[in-house]
Amino acid sequence: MGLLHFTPGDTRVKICGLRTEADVDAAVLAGADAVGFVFYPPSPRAVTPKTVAQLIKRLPAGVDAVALLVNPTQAQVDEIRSTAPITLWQFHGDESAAECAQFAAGQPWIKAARIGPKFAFDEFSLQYQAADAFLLDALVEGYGGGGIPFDWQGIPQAWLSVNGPRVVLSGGLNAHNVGEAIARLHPCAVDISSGVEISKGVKDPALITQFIQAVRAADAKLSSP
Ligand SMILES: O=C(O)c1ccccc1NCC(=O)[C@H](O)[C@H](O)COP(=O)(O)O
Repeated sequence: MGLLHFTPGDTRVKICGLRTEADVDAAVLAGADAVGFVFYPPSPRAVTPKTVAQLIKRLPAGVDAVALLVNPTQAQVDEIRSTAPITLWQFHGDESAAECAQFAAGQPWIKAARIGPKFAFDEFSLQYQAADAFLLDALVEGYGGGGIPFDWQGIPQAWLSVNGPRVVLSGGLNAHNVGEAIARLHPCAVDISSGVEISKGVKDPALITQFIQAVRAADAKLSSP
C-alpha cells in the first residue's frame, strides 16, 4: 500500500515509465505499490499530463502515482498537478531541496541521486534531509532509465543503517539481481524501468510479473528462519 510505507520484509515496488493502459493494468495486476510517469520530453517513456490523468483512473486505492521530473519549471508542475492526481513527486535533476519542497507543495517527494564512484552520500542526505525518500540510481548519460546497476558496495554501511528505511534502490534492476539487492541492502523499495521492457518504452507484462515475484521471493527468504 503505497511506495513509502515501509515495513521490514515488505519491499515496495515501483514500476516506472508507464505509457499505456496495458502498462498500468499489468503493473497493478502484478502487485506494484507505485507506478511512475516520466514528464521529461526527451525520454522515449515521456507522457503528457492528460494521458496520465486517464491512466491514474485505472489505479486502485493505495497505489502511488509518481510524477518523475527533471529540472521542471513551476508552470510544468502546476499543469501536472491541475490535470492528474499525482500522489508522489520524484525529482531526478539538479533541483535544490527548496525547489523540491516548493514543487511538491506539501505532498511527499523523492530526490533521485545518480551514484558515481565519488558520490558524497552524507552531503546528499544532509542537503535533502527533508525528502521522504532517496532514489539511488546509476550515473548514466542523460538522467535515468539507463538499465545499468551502480556499485552497491559503494554505499557506506553507516549511511545505509541510518537512511536505509527511506532508500528506493534503482538502476539496472531485474528479476535476476533484485534478490541479491534486497538481501544486501534492505531498501524501503525497489524501482525498475528498462528491466521490464522489450524495447525502450515498451513494457512487457510477463517481465513485470517476474520482477515482482522475485521481490516477493526475496522478502520471503529474508523472513524465513
Ligand atoms: O526512465 C526514463 O526515461 C527517465 C528519463 C529521465 C529521468 C529519469 C528517468 N527514469 C527514472 C527512473 O526512476 C527509472 O526507473 C530509473 O532511472 C531506473 O531505470 P532502469 O535502470 O531503466 O531500471
